[in-house]
Formats: sequence, structure tokens, C-alpha cells
Amino acid sequence: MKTKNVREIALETLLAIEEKEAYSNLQLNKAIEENHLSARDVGLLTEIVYGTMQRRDTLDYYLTPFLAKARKLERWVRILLRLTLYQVLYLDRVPDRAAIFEAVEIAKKRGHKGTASLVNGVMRSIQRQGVPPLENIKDEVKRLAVATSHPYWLVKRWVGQYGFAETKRMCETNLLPPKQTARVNTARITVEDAMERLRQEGMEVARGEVAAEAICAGRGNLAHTVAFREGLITIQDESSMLVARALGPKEEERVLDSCAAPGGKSTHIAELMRNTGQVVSADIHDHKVKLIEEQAKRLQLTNISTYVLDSRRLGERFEKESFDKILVDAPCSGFGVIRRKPDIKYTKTEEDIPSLARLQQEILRAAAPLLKRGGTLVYSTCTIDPEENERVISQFLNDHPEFAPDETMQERLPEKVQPYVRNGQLHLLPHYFGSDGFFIASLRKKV
Ligand SMILES: C[S@@+](CC[C@H](N)C(=O)[O-])C[C@H]1O[C@@H](n2cnc3c(N)ncnc32)[C@H](O)[C@@H]1O
Repeated sequence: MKTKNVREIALETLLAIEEKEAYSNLQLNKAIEENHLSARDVGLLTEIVYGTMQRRDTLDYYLTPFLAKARKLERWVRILLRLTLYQVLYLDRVPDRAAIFEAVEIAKKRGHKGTASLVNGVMRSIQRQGVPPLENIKDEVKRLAVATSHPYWLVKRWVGQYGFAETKRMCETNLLPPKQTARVNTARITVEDAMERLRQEGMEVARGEVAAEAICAGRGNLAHTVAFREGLITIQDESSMLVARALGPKEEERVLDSCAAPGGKSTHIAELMRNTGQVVSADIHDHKVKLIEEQAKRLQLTNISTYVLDSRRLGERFEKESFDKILVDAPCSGFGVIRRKPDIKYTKTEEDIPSLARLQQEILRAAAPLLKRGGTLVYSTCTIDPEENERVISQFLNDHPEFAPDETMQERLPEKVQPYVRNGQLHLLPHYFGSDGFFIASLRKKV
């Protein structure tokens, strides 16, 4: 069987992500598994797929003048041009002529002679004339949007919320390759011992930047290690690890995680409870609830019970005042995780934000009565939009005088992030520690 070329696989992967709106990480993993690639080719494929997606709008800006005379381009041809230009402009280790030669071969195979000569012509013209300068864009917000390949409406919104300088830092950070981090299952192994195990497996690892249980890896894939298979680590971003810490679960407690799949935070909570008490993990999607069960099994955690349900109707399933702690890790726009999931930039719209905020409110409203008096309710999102964050909380506090901001959250969080906590709320932007942009608010139910 003739194996496919890496650039051809990159094209198919990018095409599937765009046409089927498939999740970039899942689609890439599928391509890696199906094509039996060497470690080197996995690296190149990952770099081309993520890089091309991350720089999509910049690449289109560069390509536009060279396509002025072309008739309507088929989607795959545009993607082929983007990924080829990405290699030429951003990948030093790939010689330009190799990238262009391969592109022309793919165009011949998938299209016809005309397509191949269009691809060849565009790429050769770019080599001769260079790409148009970004300075041609006079408006600085528009220029930042194109230069960092973010939608204009989003950059404009962020400039309004955070100012130009902060927005620029955020947009630039979103273009960096994502970090590879994992949480050590401290219910079973110490961080030092887990690192030693991973080193024995040939991984380069170091302690994380912020969270005590975090490790960070260089080359290699943590998800393919024996330590992962045996449940000693979980792939998770460091900001996410702060959520269970903010909640502060204790042994033997009963904790509700209302939006739990795929189980990253539920399993962390269960680990912090040393596999005692009960973590009730609910999610609306049946297939995603199965993922929580798989993770719990892998981590040898037996204190998690799963439920498929719409958390807007939690009250129909659980007794009032029956949980010591509740986590609402709400569905959100995900603008804090663009570095890891660049497709978010192109799929979410401004209109999504108010409807997400309504859903977030509804879930919080349904969860509130289930919390015991004196209990802690943590609300978190992986977005940085105030409409889904602090405004959801202030609205909730207005409607629920029995709750108050929980100032003690700060003490439960690592020292490094404490300066970013105010009034029981933590705001993390992606460039602070290179981790996900996150919002965490802790509320206390009055006694
Ligand atoms: C941010 S993700 C949760 C991530 C998870 N806490 C973790 O750490 O792995 C939000 C989850 O909310 C779920 N969800 C969306 N609407 C829901 C609803 N009405 N009720 C319950 N879960 C919902 C989604 O299926 C998604 O898995």
C-alpha cells in the first residue's frame, strides 16, 4: 500500500475541519492514527495543520492579489495554496522548492492540468514579487486582526474591553504553538516520581508554571505514555487545574459537577478527595458522559457517579441543599483556548455570546438551590469575555441575595496567580502564564 504524503494528509485534514466543522484536535488525531506516520511526519503534519489554521486570514490576505484573475477557487485549492504558503513563509526547515513541488503534484492528482499550473503560477509569482505588506492596512485594529488572523469583530471587541496593547499581546500569544501540560494524579503518585517515570519513558518533562500538580513536556506525546495509560497523569491545561483548587473539595464530601464532560475537572476533584465521598458528574451529551467514565476508570477513581442530563433541570433530579460544593464549568465561547483550538476563531460569532450567557445563567440558577448553606459554588469558563464572566456573576448575585463573593478563594490558589484575584474572581489572560485564558468565580451560600 502506498502511504500518503504528509502534505496531502494535511490538506485532507484541513478540508475536513472546514467542511464538517470537525474539531481540529480530533481530526488531526484521526489522520495520525489512520496513516501510520513516523514521529517526524507527525511533527510536520501537526505544524502544517495548526499553523495553516492559526494563520488562515493572514495567508488569505497575502494570497488575494495573486488570485485576482483566478475564477472561483475550489475550497481544496485555496487550502492547498494556504498550506503551501504557510510552509514557505513560516517553516524554515522546509525548503520552498520542496513545498511548491509537492503542492503542484497534489494539484495534478486531485484536479487537472489547469489547477496544477494555477498553483505553480501563484507560488512562483509570490516567490518573485513577495507578499503585500501588512502596512497597507491603515486602520490599526484591522491590521492587528489580519496580522494575527483573528476576526475583526473579535479584535475590535477585545480592544474595547482590554485596550489595544493587551489585545495585541493576547492575539500574538494565540499564534504560539500550544504547550503540552499534564496533571499528576497525586492520589496515586507524587509529582517528582511521575516525572521520573516519564523520563524513563524518554520524555523531556519539567514542573508546570503555576499549578503544583502540573508538569510540562517538550517533545513526544504525553497521551502515548505508559504513565498516561496507567492513570498516573491526565492531559490538562494549567488554568483548568486551578478550578478544582478554587473549589477546594475535601474528603468524604458530596460534590456536583454540572457540566462535567469529558471529565478533566471531575477527575481532578475526585483525586483531591483521595477517592472518597462522591463526585456527581452531569453532562447533557450521552457520548461525552462515556468519556468521563473512561477517564475515571483509567485513573482508578471509584468516587465518580455520572448522569446524562440537562443541567437547567438539575432540580428534577437532585434534592435541595444536598451538595457540599458545586462546580458550574459552563459551556462558553472558548475565546481563552484559541491557542490550542484555532478553529474557534472562525466558527464562533458575536451573536453566540448573549445566548451562551443566557444558558450560563440558567444552569447557575438551577444549581443554586442544591447547594448546602455555607457551601461553595464555583463558576468557571475558558473564555475571556466579560459578558459570559463577570456579568453572569453580577446578575446571579443580584437575583440570589443568599450568595456572596467568596474572598477565601485566593488562599486556595497558587501564589503566582493570587495577584490576579479580585473579589473572589480570577481573570487569567493567555499571555500571563502561557496557559488558557480562564475565568473562575467562587461564591459562598450564606448560612
Ligand atoms: C466547558 S465544557 C466542560 C469541561 C469539563 N468540565 C472538563 O473539565 O473536562 C462544558 C460542557 O457542558 C456541557 N453542556 C452544555 N450544555 C449543557 C447543559 N444544558 N446541561 C449540562 N451540560 C451541558 C457540554 O456538553 C460540555 O461538555
